[in-house]
Amino acid sequence: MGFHLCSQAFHSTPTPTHNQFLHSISRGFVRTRVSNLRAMQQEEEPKHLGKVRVPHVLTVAGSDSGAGAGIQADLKACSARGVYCSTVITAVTAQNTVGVQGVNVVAEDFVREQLKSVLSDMHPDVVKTGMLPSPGIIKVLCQSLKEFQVRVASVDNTNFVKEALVVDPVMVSTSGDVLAGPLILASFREELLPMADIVTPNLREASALLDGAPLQTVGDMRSAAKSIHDIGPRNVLVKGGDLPESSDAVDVLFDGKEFYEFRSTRIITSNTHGTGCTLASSIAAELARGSSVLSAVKIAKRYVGSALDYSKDILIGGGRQGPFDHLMKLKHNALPCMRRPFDPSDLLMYAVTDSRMNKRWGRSMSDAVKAAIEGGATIVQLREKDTDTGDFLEAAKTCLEICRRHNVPLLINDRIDIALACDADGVHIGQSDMPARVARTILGPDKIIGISCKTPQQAEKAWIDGADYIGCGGVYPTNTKENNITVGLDGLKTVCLESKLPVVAIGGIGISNVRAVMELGVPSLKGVAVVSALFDRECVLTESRNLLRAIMDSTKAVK
Ligand SMILES: Nc1ncnc2c1ncn2[C@@H]1O[C@H](COP(=O)(O)OP(=O)(O)O)[C@@H](O)[C@H]1O
Ligand SMILES: Cc1ncc(COP(=O)(O)O)c(N)n1
Repeated sequence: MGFHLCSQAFHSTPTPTHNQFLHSISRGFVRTRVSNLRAMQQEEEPKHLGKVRVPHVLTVAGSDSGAGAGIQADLKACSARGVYCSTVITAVTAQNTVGVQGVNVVAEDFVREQLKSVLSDMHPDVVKTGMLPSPGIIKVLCQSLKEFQVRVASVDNTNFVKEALVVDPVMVSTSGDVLAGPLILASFREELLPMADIVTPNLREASALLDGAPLQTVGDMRSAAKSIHDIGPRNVLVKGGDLPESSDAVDVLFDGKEFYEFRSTRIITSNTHGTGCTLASSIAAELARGSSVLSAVKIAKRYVGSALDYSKDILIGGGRQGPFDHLMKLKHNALPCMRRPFDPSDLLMYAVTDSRMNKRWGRSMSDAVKAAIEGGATIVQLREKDTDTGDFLEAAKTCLEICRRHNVPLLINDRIDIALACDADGVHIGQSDMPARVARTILGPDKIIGISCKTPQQAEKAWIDGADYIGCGGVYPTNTKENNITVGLDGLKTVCLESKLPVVAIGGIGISNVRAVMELGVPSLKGVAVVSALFDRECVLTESRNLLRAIMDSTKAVK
């Protein structure tokens, strides 16, 4: 109630100067003339000094309680694209992955009030519309856009790009439930579409706008785009997500002169609820960042395609249309809940590959890894110093499948690119490789990072930089690493006593000396890493079984 009373106190429509100023410092709108920019900087209000304006989309749409579509999809898509999103809610739907159970339309006056709150204060760069459930709400929207001069500035007379209006003419949900009935069609045609910079109907909506014309082919989509363009929007994007028998997901854009076909591989998934809302809001986000319509559509389509791809296997809800993951990052970061976290006891028997040794014994990297794991290796590191990148990646993918089957983490030595490309569990890096702090930034919070350390100082730094474990050595001399200074058992013990991170000992360790290492009995020492003792032998399986037994015996002896 208090909110209603306050609404009278809002300031009046902003002056063009204020609007222009805001646009001038918007990172998205770099098309401003430099001379204009300077003139306006002189008029700058002190409170805006040093502030960066964030590109901003206002979405006017319905709430989806299942959060796959509607306002929730718009918020997630804009956030994923780095754009601020304000929200005016036109309807509250009770909705899930099965369908729409109820729709509660927000009173027109309250839609007007929400619009006033946002438009009088926040000056969005782009307005995007979704579910507009009644002709009355469309009228309120069009009136508010005019009242707050959302579309008054023009490129020609001020050199500012005008605010864009993106209209997603939502009518029926993916589940087939009606969200806005045919009564709104006249308002769309007569009021909203003529104001739109781009309208994004799916096949059914395009057909409804054209009095039921059937749309079966890309050719039909082109004709529909042209006919809808005649209604008044500057650009029409007919979406072909539902095009029958098409192995590609094809969308057709018509800008009044040219047709553009956007094709992407159709992702086989049932998690497509909200694709239309997401496409429109990410087009809006790109426009707010300063893209042209053509590149906004291109980027938005790419974004929807990748998000669908990353989400094809997620399971949310029991219905036929699941939501997808807007905030998909890297595949592995998107699903951290699917991986068990790193456990220091994984370091117990740590197998490190060496391509030269495996070649010598005539076996592939993956065969060697499989045998090591079957014999008891608890973690694997691929250390391939002289393998071509393409071959390394392919071998790493195969090894990863084996490791996943056995629930054994797979790390890549040094090559963060390979670790990311194959979605390995992490990396092991040396003191002269990529700094651990940078590696952590690239790999995100969930990946395992191990660092080679010889001194307590290096161990301390590894801890500060965000590593998960350290590898300490060489404990004994070895020919797998040239010019490697050995630290001996004493050096190992010193580092272990100081290290805040779990330690794995490395360097010349095998069946003959593993007991001496493990019997140091320092709590942070969790295991031994072995190269030649496993891989420079005829039978990796036997060696790894024997070594595990020796490690277990020595840990028992320590207890
Ligand atoms: N299975 C899919 N694989 C890849 N892209 C898809 C898939 N389904 C839809 N799209 C794309 O998602 C966007 C939304 O299209 P569509 O699903 O037809 O909209 P709506 O959700 O409004 O029905 C379009 O760019 C379309 O090409
Ligand atoms: C509130 C709201 N707005 C839009 C859609 C359309 O999305 P979809 O076509 O993916 O069901 C929806 N289902 N709910």
